[in-house]
Amino acid sequence: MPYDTQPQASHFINGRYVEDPAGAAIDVIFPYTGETIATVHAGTAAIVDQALAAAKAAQPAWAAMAPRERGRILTRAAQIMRQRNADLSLLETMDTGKPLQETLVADATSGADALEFFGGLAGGLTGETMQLGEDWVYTRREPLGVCVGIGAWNYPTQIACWKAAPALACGNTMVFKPSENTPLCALKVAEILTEAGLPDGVFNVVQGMGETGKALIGDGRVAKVSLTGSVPTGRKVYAAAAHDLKHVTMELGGKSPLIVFDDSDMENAVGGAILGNFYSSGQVCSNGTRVFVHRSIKDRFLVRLTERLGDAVIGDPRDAATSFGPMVSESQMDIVLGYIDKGKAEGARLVTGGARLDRPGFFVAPTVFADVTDKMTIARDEIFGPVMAVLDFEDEEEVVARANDTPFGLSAGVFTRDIGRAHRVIARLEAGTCFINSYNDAPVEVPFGGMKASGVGRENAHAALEHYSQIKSVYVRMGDVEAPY
Ligand SMILES: NC(=O)C1=CN([C@@H]2O[C@H](COP(=O)(O)OP(=O)(O)OC[C@H]3O[C@@H](n4cnc5c(N)ncnc54)[C@H](O)[C@@H]3O)[C@@H](O)[C@H]2O)C=CC1
Repeated sequence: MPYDTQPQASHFINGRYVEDPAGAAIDVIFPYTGETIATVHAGTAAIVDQALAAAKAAQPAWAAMAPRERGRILTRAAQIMRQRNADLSLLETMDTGKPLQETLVADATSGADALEFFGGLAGGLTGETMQLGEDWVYTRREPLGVCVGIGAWNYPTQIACWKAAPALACGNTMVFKPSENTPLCALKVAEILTEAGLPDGVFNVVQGMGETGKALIGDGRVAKVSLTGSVPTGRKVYAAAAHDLKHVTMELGGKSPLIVFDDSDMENAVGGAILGNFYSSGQVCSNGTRVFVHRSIKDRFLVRLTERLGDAVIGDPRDAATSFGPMVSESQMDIVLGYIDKGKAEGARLVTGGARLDRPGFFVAPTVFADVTDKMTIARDEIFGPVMAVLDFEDEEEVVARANDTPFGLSAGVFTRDIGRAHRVIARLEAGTCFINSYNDAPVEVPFGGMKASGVGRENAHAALEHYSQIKSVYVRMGDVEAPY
């Protein structure tokens, strides 16, 4: 039985659905038809207070629970999430417009992976001991307290779980605010965690826009903020968190380079460029949207790319055959179309696409520009849509310098059959999440995050535990204290 698109209520606080109709109404639009499929209300000051109070009250007992027991609850939630993957994926598709083909494998499944992974690690959270002569020191890995998670709209379930799983494993509690564009699936994550035995108040969901996010992060009860969003929002959130010296994780935007050398396997390189530009209609932070192709193979690359893009099945994202869906919203579509116009105006050569598709819904055709130069707007700004910029290069030294010439540093990819060159080039690229002969793989075992303006901290892997816990060191003197007086 698929889920209703209209949730029982807007927020999930202290183990139950909560409504406050005084909050501004937020319509949830199905991007394929433009229809309103649900309406939720933004969290009012009272809702924000209720959620933070619940998270604060629940935290000591949650932290005191045996870590293995905390982990067992997360693992149970992962199992429920997998059992309901079909329904969760359909809801995610309705919320985001992403094809079911994608949501079935990359959203609730990735969320379940994170819950399972950190559920498994919880029991192994340990400190260190050090012997210093007769004296010794031990360290305790302690939770931070109440964490606030703030999400973007491209991977709502995944983002909620990537933040909640390590936070909860470490003994923190969380208030999560989904993107106002995609508010539905985080509520399901909360429902499932509760069903799995999570104590009330440990994971709460509050809807709202930037203002609600601001109210959450400005509150003195909050110890840490983890944001997935754009760089401009990241600057504001980081600055607000700095006031009380709160911990932060910032997963922000990018304009990542994907370098295709002349000895690459052409089919794999084209496949990588497709995955790194058109998956989720290009709404992926780590996308390799500056595709540097060696001049000697550029024409062949563009021919093959265009042929393969012709095989994209564009249509109803609920249809299992569809491989390319609409943008999340009309406004995001308009932003992307604006960038396409800039590309044309600044003299890039349009190879394919370049317009809105003549059909209902927020569809932008898969678009490729060639002969793009480093200074063009489409080579500098994050577009967050299905727009690939192909740039030519001649040699390794030049392409490394140009690839690094950006304030962003989220991802980078290299295609080459020369394994020595692959490692050498990757070592010189200023990016946190890199790929050799592949693109955009994001298993939970691997640290994910950016360098430079693309972020602070890492999600997933053991690395995430460092960002949701703090170390207390305890010096133990075995002999007498020798004071000078
Ligand atoms: N590095 C990563 O892991 C990822 C990064 N992104 C980035 O996210 C962006 C697209 O997502 P959007 O939702 O448009 O980003 P956005 O930056 O507009 O919003 C992100 C979230 O922040 C909230 N927010 C906005 N202003 C705020 C404020 N002053 N205080 C607190 N919260 C505030 C929004 O309501 C939303 O929930 C892209 O730039 C993309 O690259 C997206 C996915 C993954």
